[in-house]
Amino acid sequence: MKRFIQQLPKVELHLHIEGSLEPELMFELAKRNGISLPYASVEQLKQAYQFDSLQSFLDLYYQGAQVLLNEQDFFDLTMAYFKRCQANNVVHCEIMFDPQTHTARGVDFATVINGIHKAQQQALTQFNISSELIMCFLRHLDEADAINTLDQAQPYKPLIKAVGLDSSEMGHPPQKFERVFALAKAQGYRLVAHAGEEGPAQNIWDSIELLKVDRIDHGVRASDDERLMDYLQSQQMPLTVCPLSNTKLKVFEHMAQHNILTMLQKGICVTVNSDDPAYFGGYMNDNFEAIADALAMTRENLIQLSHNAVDASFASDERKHAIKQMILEVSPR
Ligand SMILES: Nc1ncnc2[nH]cnc12
Ligand SMILES: [Zn+2]
Repeated sequence: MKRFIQQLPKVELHLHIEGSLEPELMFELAKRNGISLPYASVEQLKQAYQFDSLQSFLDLYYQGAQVLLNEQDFFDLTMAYFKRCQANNVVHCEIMFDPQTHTARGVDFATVINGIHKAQQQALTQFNISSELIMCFLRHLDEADAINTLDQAQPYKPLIKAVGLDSSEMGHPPQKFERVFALAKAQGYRLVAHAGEEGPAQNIWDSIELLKVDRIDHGVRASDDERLMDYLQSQQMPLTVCPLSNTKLKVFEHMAQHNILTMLQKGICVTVNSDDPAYFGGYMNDNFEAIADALAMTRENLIQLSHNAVDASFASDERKHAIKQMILEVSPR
């Protein structure tokens, strides 16, 4: 199965670029930028990666992102992720970034997006990996801050496909961002939001009905609400599920308890993603392997997951068609 997973062409739709910052690169960038980290070594840092909730992870994630200062840093970070994509046979990805994490520290919006964009261009020519960018608003900050971020993005609109909503779900429901999502939609952005990761199924309903999202990020708590499960299936509303993230953050205690296969078998458009691979112990192939093993998935299940990700992606119809062909080549049906 490991070999089959490696060969299967994959599409990643839920990846925070700041969450792909490996400890080794974090130390290298800290040194380059004269920033001191509160850890003596890479090993000590890795030992700190033990989480009991989303918030316990987010605290370290925002701390780690502080080593990113210059355009070259964002380029190097993004290029390192694309190299992982190539090694994992990920042929298309949709990368989330959190501008507020950087602009709040005095790093220009332009520095962030230019570094990421240059890496996207290089990945396309060098590796034939296509990609889109999703700008996320931090939900623990207020609406005005999100609207200000949307304004700052205006000159870079052609480089950004969608806006999203991430950070602490508890206490920061979708309603808080109804107006900024309406503004973004009017400007032509596609919309996604984290919902039903730690928070209740109602957050999924509210993201769909109030924010009018095209996809739900995570969404695993949907299984608490049968009517919602039926709705997701009938509308083919995609869920970007992140298995290793869910077990690391104790959304599920063990992978054998994960509900992705149950949702797949119900005909819901679930997809597999790595979320923050540097923190959660694996990239795309690791996530596929973890669920394939724990849930005894078939090759057909895995192929369906890859097809779902193509369908749910914001790639052009032409690109979607090309990727579907690649999947058929390794898995004739
Ligand atoms: N899994 C996650 N949930 C919410 N916000 C995040 N930011 C980065 N990873 C996240
Ligand atoms: Zn996420």
